[in-house]
Amino acid sequence: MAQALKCGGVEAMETQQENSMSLGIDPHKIDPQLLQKMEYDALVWSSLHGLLVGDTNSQSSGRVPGVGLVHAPFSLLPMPFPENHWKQACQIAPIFNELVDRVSLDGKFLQDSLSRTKKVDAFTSRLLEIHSKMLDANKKEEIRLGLHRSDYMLDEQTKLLLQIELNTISSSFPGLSSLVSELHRSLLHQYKQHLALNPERIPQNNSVTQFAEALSKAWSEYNNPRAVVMVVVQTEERNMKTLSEIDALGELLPDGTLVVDGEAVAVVYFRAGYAPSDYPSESEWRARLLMEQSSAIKCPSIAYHLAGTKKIQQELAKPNVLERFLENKDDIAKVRKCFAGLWSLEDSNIVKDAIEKPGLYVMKPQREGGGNNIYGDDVRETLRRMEKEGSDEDAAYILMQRIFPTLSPAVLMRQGISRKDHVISELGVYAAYLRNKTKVIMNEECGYLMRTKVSSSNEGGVAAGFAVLDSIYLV
Ligand SMILES: Nc1ncnc2c1ncn2[C@@H]1O[C@H](COP(=O)(O)OP(=O)(O)O)[C@@H](O)[C@H]1O
Ligand SMILES: N[C@H](CCC(=O)N[C@@H](CS)C(=O)NCCC(=O)O)C(=O)O
Ligand SMILES: [Mg+2]
Repeated sequence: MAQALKCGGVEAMETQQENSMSLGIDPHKIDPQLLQKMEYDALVWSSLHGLLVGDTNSQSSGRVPGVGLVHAPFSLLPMPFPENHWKQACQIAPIFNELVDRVSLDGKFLQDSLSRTKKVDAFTSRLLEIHSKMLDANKKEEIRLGLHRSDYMLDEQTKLLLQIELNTISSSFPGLSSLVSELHRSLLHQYKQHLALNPERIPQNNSVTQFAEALSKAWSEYNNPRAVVMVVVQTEERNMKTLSEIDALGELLPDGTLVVDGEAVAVVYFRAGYAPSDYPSESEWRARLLMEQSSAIKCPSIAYHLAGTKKIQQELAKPNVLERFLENKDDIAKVRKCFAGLWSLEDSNIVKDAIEKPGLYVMKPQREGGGNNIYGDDVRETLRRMEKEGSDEDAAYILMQRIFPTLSPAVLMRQGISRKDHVISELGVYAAYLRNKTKVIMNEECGYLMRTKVSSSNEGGVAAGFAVLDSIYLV
């Protein structure tokens, strides 16, 4: 009798399957007629179940609801993923939530860690300015909401699950990721005679429901039934607000209530505001400051936002730093176990090694949203240029060990066209944290996002057009 396994709320049925990194079938070797039928059924399923995104080829996309849509890019079959690594990623999710919360409360750590970056990176400097204004005003965020996604790659050589980054702002795709898991379960059911794969090996993925529940619980904690949840988005969206609209329509009442367009705001959920391009003028910065000064629950607060920067990721990897924020020795060990090599550019030995072997490193600015990293020979060129110029620009970057996951065969669907390729994947685990003063109301893993990209592509990023949405098949 199969025994249900609990993993942070995930039900995975235990079977005697050996622990390999393969589905047991090669998607490239499926009979062409059968493959074509599966692809067709997957596209129909996507259309009927809302696995859709705006079609950049259509003028009306993003302007008129329901017009100019296309299926989200997806992998036809789920990616095999070792169950023990899946459990590890689920179980450290609440620990990372607690870590972000503790780091966010240490204003000095945030300011000191980013002090050199502040001098050379105008965007991070503006964020720090807002943060220091809050410190000067002794502003307390008594109710704190984090909707995070911790991204990992499984290093082929060491078999270590290594964290790529921890997103604390605008963690994308909780909605679509749930749908991809359902699509794959549906396909495995429909084609069980041909594939002989067990749909139950695809973990339940309730990311959108759990994130919605966290937002609703935060709204309840704010305890004003007339107040709204406001979603901050990039331009050309409706029913939500852009930063410039908030500047124009927002005001702060004497008791700290944020009122936008005449409505009190309980929760501000940022799905923008993480990139310099979101702040084309002083208006957007005024809006960010206004929200930060208010009693509205920011998701994220400026401190949570800063706690998710790559520089902080690198500082936390330094010896004895985690011990400043976490007490439990097991928790510290679990977190440290998933840290890849992370260094500042002040580490001259590492810079020298990166110039000699640039392919073993990724160089990262303090940016989010994909497409910003430096790879391969460009790492060498950039480091050499900085050395020659002797500027402080190096403080804007971190160096990270490049992780090499196993290559797998996959069939990728984009714009209705299928493409066979060899791919690598990146598992993101969503997690929600809600705290009111000393009471932790939510601290749980909330499903996952599996992104799969052709192995030749350096960057990931579905929105950036490099990766497709995927799910996992526990092996
Ligand atoms: N250490 C690494 N090893 C291999 N690939 C990496 C590494 N760091 C980042 N990447 C690739 O670059 C992409 C973007 O990097 P990330 O740190 O997630 O920046 P962003 O915040 O812009 O998403 C990742 O999705 C992954 O595909
Ligand atoms: N349009 C904005 C996009 C927001 C965004 O890029 N978020 C980053 C973390 S900051 C992210 O999660 N990137 C992984 C998803 C990908 O692969 O494209 C939104 O959806 O709010
Ligand atoms: Mg990322």
